[in-house]
Amino acid sequence: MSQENILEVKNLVMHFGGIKALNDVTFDIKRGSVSALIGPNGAGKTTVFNCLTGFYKATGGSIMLHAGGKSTSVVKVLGQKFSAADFTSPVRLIERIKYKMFGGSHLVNRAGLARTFQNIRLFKEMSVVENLLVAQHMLANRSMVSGILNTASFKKAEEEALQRAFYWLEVVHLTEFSNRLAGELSYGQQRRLEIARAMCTNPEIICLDEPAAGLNPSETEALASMIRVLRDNHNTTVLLIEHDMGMVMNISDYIVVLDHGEVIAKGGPDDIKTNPKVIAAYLGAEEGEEVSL
Ligand SMILES: Nc1ncnc2c1ncn2[C@@H]1O[C@H](COP(=O)(O)OP(=O)(O)OP(=O)(O)O)[C@@H](O)[C@H]1O
Repeated sequence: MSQENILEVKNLVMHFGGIKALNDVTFDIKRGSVSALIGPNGAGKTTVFNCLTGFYKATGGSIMLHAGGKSTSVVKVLGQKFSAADFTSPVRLIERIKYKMFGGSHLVNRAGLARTFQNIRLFKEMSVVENLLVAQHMLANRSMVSGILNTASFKKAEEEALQRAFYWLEVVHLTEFSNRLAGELSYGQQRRLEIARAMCTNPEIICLDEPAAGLNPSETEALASMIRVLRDNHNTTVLLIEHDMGMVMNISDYIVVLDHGEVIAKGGPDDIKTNPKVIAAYLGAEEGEEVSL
């Protein structure tokens, strides 16, 4: 797809009762970039991620994902409320009912966007490779009937899922741990497994929520290299939330800064580092804390 932006977020608003978590958030993410969403604690970063990935239905605004050769409205596939205009067009009404009944974050994933979470969410009692196979159940042909009959297409889908799992295990350097329980891996290895699991769903963009949290400096450096590999060798756009400013400035092509639910700056690392609004937001966030951008 030739469209320059893989993601276009316009006037995004998210309210939780009286809390205005996001107010008029607008930004674009370029295809093939590593981009970061930063800001002090409570700025609204995870809320943006939850809206992008379909875990929250935004209160207002639009999110367009241009992947897999088509454009997907994330807000629409989650199932919007009915409006008067729906009843003027049968096609529109049927589509609205379809998304109301069968819509959800799985459709955002199918449209080409995958994510990891701030708190690791692996199946810790399952093996490493099983975690990757479970992630692919939406892609593979695994209907009950084809499974019982063990059809050729079912076997082929199983084989492909296994090949894909081992392919990504190699990329994240976990092949030798494939039969270990996920819960037995070190924290850094579990974070890498989460990335492999997300990549097994063949996304064009992956959203990483604080991937370096809890990692030591050498693990953080290895993670940064892996993120570059995703961008450079696998044509994957990466959008991350990260508090490790060294890593953010080191790997990002583009940075969006949020504060109190609003975008206060956008640009390359050099612009962001010296932006007075950004420095003030970080200094104001933790009084007395040293800030180095
Ligand atoms: N499910 C929710 N219900 C109510 N309020 C919420 C919910 N999720 C987020 N908020 C509020 O929205 C605001 C933004 O929170 P969010 O977690 O998005 O910030 P953040 O930038 O990701 O913070 P951190 O860096 O600490 O993870 C906060 O005031 C938070 O309390």
